[in-house]
Amino acid sequence: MSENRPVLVVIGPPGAGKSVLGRRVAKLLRVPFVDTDRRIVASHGPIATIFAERGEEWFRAAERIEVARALVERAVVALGGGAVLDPDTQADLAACRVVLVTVSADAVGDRIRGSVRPLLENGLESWQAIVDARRQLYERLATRTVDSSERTVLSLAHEVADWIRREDAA
Ligand SMILES: Nc1ncnc2c1ncn2[C@@H]1O[C@H](COP(=O)(O)OP(=O)(O)O)[C@@H](O)[C@H]1O
Ligand SMILES: O=C(O)C1=C[C@@H](OP(=O)(O)O)[C@@H](O)[C@H](O)C1
Ligand SMILES: [Mg+2]
Repeated sequence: MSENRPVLVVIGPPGAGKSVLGRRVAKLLRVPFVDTDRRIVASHGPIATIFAERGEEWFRAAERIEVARALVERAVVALGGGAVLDPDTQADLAACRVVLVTVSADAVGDRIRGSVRPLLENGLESWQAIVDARRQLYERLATRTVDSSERTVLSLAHEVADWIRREDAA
């Protein structure tokens, strides 16, 4: 992996655990961590407000700008679940090491319940529809897949960090 590429990009459905896993892997590898959603919030305010006031299309355009910036940083980068819908992001990810985090509907229920998440207003039903629509895309872009349903963040993070260390030593 070249210097102007991420150490790792984390993709997957909302609530899979991309943000918490990415942060932990970055810590283990002692590299910076970037969460593109956090950068969008820092620049434009809460994501739910952006969706409500400017719409999804505006959000996706702002998201693409932050993703393009992040994908030339030597960091662990966690994307928002829908960032992979952008064709330019799909092309960029072809040159990156990408981990897909999956989660079962059973396990994600508790994680998304009560949180304000655009596109998930109908709870588990809308979550399942999003996952079904994106599954093939996620799988096509992933170098490796981990399932977070019955694993702690720490155990997943060690598995992913060990994989990266092994690859980079080879
Ligand atoms: N492996 C896991 N086990 C249990 N809870 C988890 C796990 N990974 C994430 N969570 C919880 O699920 C919620 C969503 O995690 P987050 O990292 O924000 O997901 P994403 O970025 O994929 O939407 C958080 O409350 C987080 O603490
Ligand atoms: O899947 C999606 O379309 C979205 C996922 C969210 O991020 P997380 O996947 O980190 O929850 C956030 O970017 C936005 O609410 C849209
Ligand atoms: Mg996230």
